[in-house]
Amino acid sequence: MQVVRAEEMYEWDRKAIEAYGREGHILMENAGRTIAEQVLRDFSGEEKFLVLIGGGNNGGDGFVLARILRDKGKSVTAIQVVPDEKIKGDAQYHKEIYEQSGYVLDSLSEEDWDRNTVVIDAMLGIGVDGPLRPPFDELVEKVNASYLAKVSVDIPSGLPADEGAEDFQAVQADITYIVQAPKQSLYLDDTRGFYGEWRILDIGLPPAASPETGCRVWSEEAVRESYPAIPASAHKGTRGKGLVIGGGHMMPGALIMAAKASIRAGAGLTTAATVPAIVPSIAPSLPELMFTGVTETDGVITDIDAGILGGKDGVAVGVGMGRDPRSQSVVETLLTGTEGRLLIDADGLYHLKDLLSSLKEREGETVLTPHIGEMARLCDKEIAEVKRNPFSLSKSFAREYGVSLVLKGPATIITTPGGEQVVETSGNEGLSKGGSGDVLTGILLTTMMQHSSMKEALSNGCFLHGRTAELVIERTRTVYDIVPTDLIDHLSLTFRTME
Ligand SMILES: NC(=O)C1=CN([C@@H]2O[C@H](COP(=O)(O)OP(=O)(O)OC[C@H]3O[C@@H](n4cnc5c(N)ncnc54)[C@H](O)[C@@H]3O)[C@@H](O)[C@H]2O)[C@@H](O)CC1
Ligand SMILES: [K+]
Repeated sequence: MQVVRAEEMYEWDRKAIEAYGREGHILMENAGRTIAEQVLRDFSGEEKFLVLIGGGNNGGDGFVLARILRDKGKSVTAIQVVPDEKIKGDAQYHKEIYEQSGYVLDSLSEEDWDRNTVVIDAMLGIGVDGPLRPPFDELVEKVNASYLAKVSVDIPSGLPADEGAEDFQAVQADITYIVQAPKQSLYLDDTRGFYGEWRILDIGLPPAASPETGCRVWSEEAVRESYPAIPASAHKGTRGKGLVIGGGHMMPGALIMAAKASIRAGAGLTTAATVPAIVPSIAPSLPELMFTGVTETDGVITDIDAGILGGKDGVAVGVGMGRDPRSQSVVETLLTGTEGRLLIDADGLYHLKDLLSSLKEREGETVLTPHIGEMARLCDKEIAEVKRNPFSLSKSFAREYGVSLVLKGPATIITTPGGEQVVETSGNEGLSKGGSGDVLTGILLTTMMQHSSMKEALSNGCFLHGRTAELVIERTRTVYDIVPTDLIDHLSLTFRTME
């Protein structure tokens, strides 16, 4: 499924009408009807609906919805919140059908907020532009202050569809019925909460008319289709020989988690390059792991011998490495001395900041896995700005430096060097703990060695991580007490669903 910006949604709509012979008022009928049917399924009791209808096509959906709810014998108070002259085109067409059906439009009174149980917000859709003008500013406030269940049509009124919005006032919906395709704002930290629960409803826009947005949502189905099966002829040498570099003497845990996750995710052979002092503490609990030395001073990794990189199918650097400036040379050696797939995470990203120009020259495929704070530092932006514009900032960064980027968060955005994007949304708030990123790094090290497409490797790896968190919480833990090592121990829960 594609993630769309408002402009792309309009293009889909326009093409459906102009090239595929779907009349606009038919699309509106389909949208209103599909949403009405879902409303009837979700609110099947004695609800009393207050429908607020705006002046654009979102309001047009509202006229259809109000008519269908009335046809079904529901109690409906329908309010057109703008003057008659604002209602035009397809919305006017459906307003006339509503009225010809013998249904009336009411005037909003204070009692409506007490008498009804559900408010349906069909005031503003993806056409919202700038700060809310009267009467919408006041109505949005009233909706939010009311005790009614709040249902938004397509998007909570006032909320922009696209990333980048700074100041907005919007309905805080309990449920949003999204028309046809998710909009970018569904995946941003500052806007996703306004949608409440949400459902994406197919209103029948022809798929062939859909715009190529270059951004899609990853799904379980995509995972099943693209996760490579293990051939019967497989042996340890064909399942990926990976190297994890990190774990200075103060942070061995990060290295342990990454290495263990890589092993459990199915790597053929995993080697850790770390300071020798921590090896005795790791080795007994991880017998599958091999070790190789590094150059160190006072427990800080100061360099690696490029010889250890030979024959490796993938290298991950940064977990628990520390930010001592003397470690920067490790990242430098990797950027210039390796040609294979290289993943840079955590403290590796910290050191990378001064080495970005060598990144441009690197010939092998490079993956960076920043969280939002690390991304802000990498691209010299404020955290708030990255949060507002994760899609465009990721795209320009990935293109400029020729890297694959995994911008981690509740909705992880994966961007290819060519600018193609995937949104991966599995997981839960239990993942917001130190160590989750290290586990992800280990999983991604394995998936990137086992998939030929880097995009699929990263999307599937993120899924494996997030879906396991969901399944662990269904079975044993809760979002409070789940810890990153639980994910490693339960990867089989997700692998089983893929069989
Ligand atoms: N494929 C599609 O694009 C489809 C879209 N449909 C619906 O149409 C909606 C988009 O319709 P429109 O383009 O008419 O846009 P809207 O319904 O969002 O309304 C735009 C109207 O709101 C007013 N407005 C914009 N910003 C405002 C502000 N800040 N303060 C006060 N008034 C403001 C404008 O004057 C304009 O009249 C979608 O959200 C969806 O609900 C469906 O009917 C069918 C298919
Ligand atoms: K709306």
